Amino acid sequence: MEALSDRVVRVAPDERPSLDELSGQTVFAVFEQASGCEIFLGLVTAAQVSARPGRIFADLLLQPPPPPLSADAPLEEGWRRLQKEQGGALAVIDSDGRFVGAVTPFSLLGAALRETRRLQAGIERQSARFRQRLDRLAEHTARLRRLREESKQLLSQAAETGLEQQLLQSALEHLVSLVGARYGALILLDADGKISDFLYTGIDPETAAAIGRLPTGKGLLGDFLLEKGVIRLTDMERHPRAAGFPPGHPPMHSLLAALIRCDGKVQGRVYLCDREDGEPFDCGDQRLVEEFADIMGMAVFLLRQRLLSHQQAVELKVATRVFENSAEGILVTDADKRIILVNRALITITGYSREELIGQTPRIFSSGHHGEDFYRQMWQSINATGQWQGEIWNRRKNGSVYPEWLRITAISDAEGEVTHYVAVFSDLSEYAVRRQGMERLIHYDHLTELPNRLMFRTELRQAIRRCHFNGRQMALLMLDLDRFKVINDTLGHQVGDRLLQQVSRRLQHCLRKREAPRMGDTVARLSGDEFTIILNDLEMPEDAITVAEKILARFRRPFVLGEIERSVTVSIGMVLYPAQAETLDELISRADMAMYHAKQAGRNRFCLYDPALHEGIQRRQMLENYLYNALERRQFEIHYQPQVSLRDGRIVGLEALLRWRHPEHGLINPAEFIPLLEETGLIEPVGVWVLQQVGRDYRQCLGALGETDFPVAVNVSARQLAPSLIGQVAAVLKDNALEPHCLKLELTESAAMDDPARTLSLFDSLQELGVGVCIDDFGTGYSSLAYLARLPIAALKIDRSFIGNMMTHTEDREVVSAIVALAHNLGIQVIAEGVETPSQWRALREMGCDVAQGYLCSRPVPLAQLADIDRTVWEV
Ligand SMILES: Nc1nc2c(ncn2[C@@H]2O[C@H](COP(=O)(O)O[C@H]3[C@@H](O)[C@H](n4cnc5c(=O)[nH]c(N)nc54)O[C@@H]3COP(=O)(O)O)[C@@H](O)[C@H]2O)c(=O)[nH]1
Repeated sequence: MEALSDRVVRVAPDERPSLDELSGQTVFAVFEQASGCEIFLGLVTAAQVSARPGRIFADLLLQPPPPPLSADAPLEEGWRRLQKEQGGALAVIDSDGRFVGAVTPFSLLGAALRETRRLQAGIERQSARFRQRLDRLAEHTARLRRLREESKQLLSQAAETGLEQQLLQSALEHLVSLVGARYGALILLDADGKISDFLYTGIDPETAAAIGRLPTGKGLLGDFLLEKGVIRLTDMERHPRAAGFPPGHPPMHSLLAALIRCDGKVQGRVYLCDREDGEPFDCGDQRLVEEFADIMGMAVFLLRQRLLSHQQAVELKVATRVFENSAEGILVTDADKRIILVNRALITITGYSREELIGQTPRIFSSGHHGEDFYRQMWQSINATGQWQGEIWNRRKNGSVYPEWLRITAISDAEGEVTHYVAVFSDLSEYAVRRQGMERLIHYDHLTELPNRLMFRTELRQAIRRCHFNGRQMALLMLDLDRFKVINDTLGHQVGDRLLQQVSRRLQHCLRKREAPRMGDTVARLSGDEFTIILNDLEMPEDAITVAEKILARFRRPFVLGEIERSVTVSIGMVLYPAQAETLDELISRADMAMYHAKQAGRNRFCLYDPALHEGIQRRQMLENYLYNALERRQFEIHYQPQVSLRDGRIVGLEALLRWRHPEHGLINPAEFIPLLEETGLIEPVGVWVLQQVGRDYRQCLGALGETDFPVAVNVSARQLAPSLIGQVAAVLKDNALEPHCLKLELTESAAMDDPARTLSLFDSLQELGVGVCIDDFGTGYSSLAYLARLPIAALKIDRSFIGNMMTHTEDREVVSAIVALAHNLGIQVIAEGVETPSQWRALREMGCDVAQGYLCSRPVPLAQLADIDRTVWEV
C-alpha cells in the first residue's frame, strides 16, 4: 500500500486524454459505469497515451489486461511483475478484488526508498542503543574493576590492621560513591545476633542513631536484619513494607540491601538508599552490592580472626609473664606426670635448675614425710574431681624439708582425656614460723606468757576427758587479786603489769610441772587480775586445798615492784571434778561462785564450792527479775542521812540514799541491789527518779530539821554521766522552784576518772548551773592532783574504810590527814563518811576536817523520821 502511486487519475473508457494534464508519472485507471456500480477495466500509462495520441482510453487499454497485484504483495514482487509485464503500471487490488490503486516503477522506487530510510533510521536507533549499552557495560566493568581493586586492598588491610571500624567505613563510602547512592549503611551483628556496629555515610548522626537502635521486627527496617536475601525496593513511599521508619528518617525512594555472610553465618547487612540520579537501583547495582557484601563478609572474617589471634597473642604473653613472675612455684607435667615446664619461683624455692627438673616426675621433691596413703588419697581426689589442694612437706635440692601449700589441677582436652597436670604451690616455711607466733598470740597471754582463756578451755576440756579416762579427780581454782584496781589506779598500769607478771611466776612455782606420764597442772590468765588453775590427777581432794593454802602463803611475801614493795592478797574459789560439777561450764561458774564467796567473806582466803553458794546466785537472779518492775510499782524510797559540821555540830547537809522496799522481801540491802541496777542499766531511770524525789522532798526535809538552807547530796552513777544529766538537774530545780545550791551531786572518784574529758565538761556545765559536785569514796581510786585541781569540785568525801581504820592504823590516819590538807590547799571542803565513834569525831576535828557523816550522827532515815534525829549525840 505504501508503494501505491499518488498520480492515479480515474477516467471513463470513452474519455479522450487531455495532453495538458499529462505528465510522465500519470497512470489512468479506467472504470466503466454499469447498473450503478463501477467496473475496473484496466490501466493506461502516460507512455501509452503519448504513443497513440487522439485515442479514447478504451482503445488504449492493454488486451488482455495484466493480472493485478495483491495489496499485501511485497515490493520485490511488484518490481518483478512490472519488469515482466513491461506495462509500466500494475493495478493493485485488495483481498475482495476491489481496486485500491496502482504501482509504477516510480512509486515502487519511492516506497523502496522510504523503506530503506526507515530501516536505516531503525538501524541507527538500534546502533545508538547498542552503543549506549556498550557504554554502560564499560562503565559497570570499570566499577567492578574498581570494586575489585578496592576489595583487594580492603582484604589485605583487614588481614594486617586492627582498624575494623575505619576500614569498613571507608569501604562503605567507596561503595556508595561507586553506585552513586545518596546514603548507605552497614550493620554488623555480634555472636548473639544483636547489632554490634552500625556504620553509615550520607546520614546525619541523629538519624543514624535512630536507625541503629531500631529493634528487629518493626516495619521494614525492623525486619531488615531478619530478611534472608537481597532486598531491592523502588517507589518506597507507597510500598506497604516501608512502614515503621523512625520519626525524622529521611524520605527514601529506593532501597538496595544485601547480606554480609562469613563462615556460613549472617554477619550483618549493607544497604544503600536512593541513587543520586533519581533512578531506581538496577541489576548492575544489585550485583555490585552483592559482590561488595561478599567481600565485606571476608573482610569481617579476616578482621575478627586477626583480632582473635591478637587477643590470643596478648593473653599468651600475659600468661607467660604471670607464669614466670609468679611468687608461687608452678610446674606443668604431661599426662604421664613428667615435668615439662617449671617457673622461676619453683627453681628458687627448690634449688633445682630447669634442666635438672624437665623430664623428671614430681617425686624428685618427695620428703618422705607422707605415707603411701597420703598420696593415694591425693590422686584419688585429682582423678575424681580434677583437683586437690593441701599442705604438703617437700624436700629442696639441699636436703632441707619445708612445708608448702599445694594445688594440683588436671587439664583435660575436649574429649575429657587428661593431657596435663598443673601444680601451683607456695612456700609455707616463713608462714610456719609466723604461724607458731600466731598460735602463741591466739593461745597465750602476751603479758604473762601464760595460757589465755581460749587455751585454758582447751586444757580444761582435756583434763575432764583425762578424768573420764583414768577415773581420777581434778580441781579448778579461780583466783582474783584483792584490790588490784587500787594498785593499778594509784601506781599506774606499768606497775600493775609487773605485779601480774610476778603473780604468774609465783603461781607457776606453786604447781607441779608436766612430766610424762604425769599431766602436770596448768595456770592460765583469764583477764586483768583473774587467774585460773587446773590441778590434774588429784590423789585426794585435800591435795587441792593444800595447793590453795600454798598459794595464799606465797602471797604473804610482798611483791617488789621496782622501787615499791606491795603486799597483795588473793581470793580463791575452788571446785572439784567430778564430785562437784558435771560439765566444763558448770565447773567454771561454780569456781567463780566460790571465788566470789571468798571475796564476800573478807578476801585473802580460799573457798571451796558449796551448794549453799547457789542460793546467793539464785537470790541475785530473783532480785534482778523483781528490780525491773520496782520503779513502776513504787517500791523505791529515799532515806536521808545528815552531814554535820565538825566545827559547830550543826547539820549542814543531807545525803539522799536510795532504798528498795520489796513487799515480800522487805528492805533490800543497797549493796545488793545498787550493783544490780548498775549492771542492768536501770540506774539511769531510777537515778532520774531519785533526783526528782529529792526535789519534791527538799522543803519538807529542811522543815523537819528546822533548818533554812543547806544542800541535799544525790548520788550519781557513772552511767548517768551524760549531757542529759544537766537538763534533768535543771528541770528538778525549776519544777520545785529551788535555788541551784539546794542540790549537790556525789560522784565516786573512779566514775569521775572514767572519762576525764567528759567529766570536766559536765562539771563545767554543772558549775554554770550553780550545782556543786562532791567526789565520793575519795582515796580508793587514783586521782591526778593536777586533774583534780582543774575540776570545779565543792567537796571531797573520804572513803569510810580510812575512817574506820584511822584509830587503829597510823597509815590510814595519815592518809586522812593528807587528804584534808590537800583538799584545803585546793580550797575544797572535806567530808568524812562512816564516822561511828566520838574518838573518830574528835580526831577528824583536830585534823581540820570540815564535815562528818556516819552512824554516830544518825543512820539514814526516812523523811518522816528526820525530825526525830537525836542531835545531842554529836554535840561534843
Ligand atoms: N547511784 C546511786 N548510788 C546510791 C544511791 N543511794 C545509795 N547509793 C550508793 O549505794 C552504796 C550503798 O549505800 P548505802 O547502803 O546507803 O550506804 C550508805 C550509808 O548507809 C553508809 N553509811 C553511812 N554512815 C555509815 C557508817 O557510819 N558506817 C557504815 N558502815 N556505813 C555508813 O554509807 C553509804 C553512803 O555511801 P556514800 O554514797 O559513798 O557516801 C553507796 O555507795 C551509795 O553511794 C543512789 O541513789 N544512786
